[in-house]
Amino acid sequence: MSRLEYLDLPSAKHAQGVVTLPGSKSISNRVLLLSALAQGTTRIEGLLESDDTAVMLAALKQLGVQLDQHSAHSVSVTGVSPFPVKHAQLFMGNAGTAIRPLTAALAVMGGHYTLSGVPRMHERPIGDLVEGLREMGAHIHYLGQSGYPPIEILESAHLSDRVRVQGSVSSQFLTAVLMAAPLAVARSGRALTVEVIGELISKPYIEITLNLMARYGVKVERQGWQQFVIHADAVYRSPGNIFVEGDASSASYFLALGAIGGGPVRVVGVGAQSIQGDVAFADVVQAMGAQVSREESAIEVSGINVAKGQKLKAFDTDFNLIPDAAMTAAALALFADGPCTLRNIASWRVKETDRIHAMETELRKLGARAESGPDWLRVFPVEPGQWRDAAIDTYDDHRVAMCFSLAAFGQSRVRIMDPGCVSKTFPTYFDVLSGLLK
Ligand SMILES: O=C(O)C1=C[C@@H](OP(=O)(O)O)[C@@H](O)[C@H](O)C1
Ligand SMILES: C=C(OP(=O)(O)O)C(=O)O
Repeated sequence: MSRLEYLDLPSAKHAQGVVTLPGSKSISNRVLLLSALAQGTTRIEGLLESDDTAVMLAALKQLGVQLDQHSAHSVSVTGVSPFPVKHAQLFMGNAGTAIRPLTAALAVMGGHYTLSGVPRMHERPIGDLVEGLREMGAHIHYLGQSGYPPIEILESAHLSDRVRVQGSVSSQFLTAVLMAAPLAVARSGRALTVEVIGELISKPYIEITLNLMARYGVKVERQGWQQFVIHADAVYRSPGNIFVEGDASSASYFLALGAIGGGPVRVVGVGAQSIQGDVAFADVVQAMGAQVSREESAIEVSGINVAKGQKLKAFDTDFNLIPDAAMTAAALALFADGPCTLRNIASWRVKETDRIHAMETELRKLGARAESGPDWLRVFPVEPGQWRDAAIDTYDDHRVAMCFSLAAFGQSRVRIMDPGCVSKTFPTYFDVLSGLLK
């Protein structure tokens, strides 16, 4: 199906309404894999329907896992471990949450598999994970460039009871090893100790992993962020039913719209009880001057109205804990009362695109000044009268497309190129957006 070439943003004066969020990508792909590995059948409700979950579902099906889809957002998964299909070529699109955990699970289970993705996936690092798994005894080869997919997994003989994982490039490598750990102990009969080397980034995603593993019966013993022990009797057991909460990263665009467009904007599906680190984006808009009210599973934001010449407070913030929602903060900087600095975001360079470069380039098109370094970005707000009409390139990055929708509140005409790239995590984003803007 061909994608829309571009979408012209309306000139917005007010943002108001209620949004029911799609399911969390991070939770959806984790519970799909955990359910596939667990004893028993799990009924998953609230599942995200998107490119990233589609590749995980397709891979599990190909691996012989029984999936009964009740609707787009509801599926029953009957676990089987090890997977019955021992040879497969798996296509992982550009989903980090699919390729990394599946690589670890398949390498530990044994079999002969290849995992590949879209061209950008072949530029996204996987070396630290492969290194750790090899040290553990897994056999993995690079089919292209060393350190990157595509990769080939071969049968392994013995697995060790210790593994070290580098945590400074992506937390998904540690997530992958932790999720595969019960399969390793099932094979070796011994507890597995996972040691983190380097400074672990994106820590809240590890909390999601540990929280969900516990829901499937595996409690991990930990020493801070340094060491994790998975006991010899660890086994995944289906929790029966599991509900996927709304996506907190997807919520960030609407919370931001409430902050610049008057509001109130209410997101339903995440709140004070969320297990996702990105709910902390509510604190970011609050610090910038918005009023935030938090309920168990809803957040409401009312703010200034930039269409009336009001401004948000500028920030200088370390965003290492919320790298995805941080992109929304970079877009909010357009409307601040001074330069805004985002620090400790080196991981942006190895995501869907080089996000530091992409944000800097595209924010400039609107009339903003921007500067960057290896792990930081500074954005100067656009002065009144300085807004420029622009066609925003989105680099096949859903978050670039979604966060530039905030420019509907600027003083120029804005075109979003390839808006369909939002299908990675939020296929209906622009329809939902249009329901909020007045
Ligand atoms: O584990 C996860 O679900 C994710 C971890 C983060 O990646 P990094 O750990 O690479 O920062 C995040 O950016 C990604 O969208 C989802
Ligand atoms: C970095 C992201 O995705 P992935 O899970 O592919 O790493 C993202 O969704 O912003």
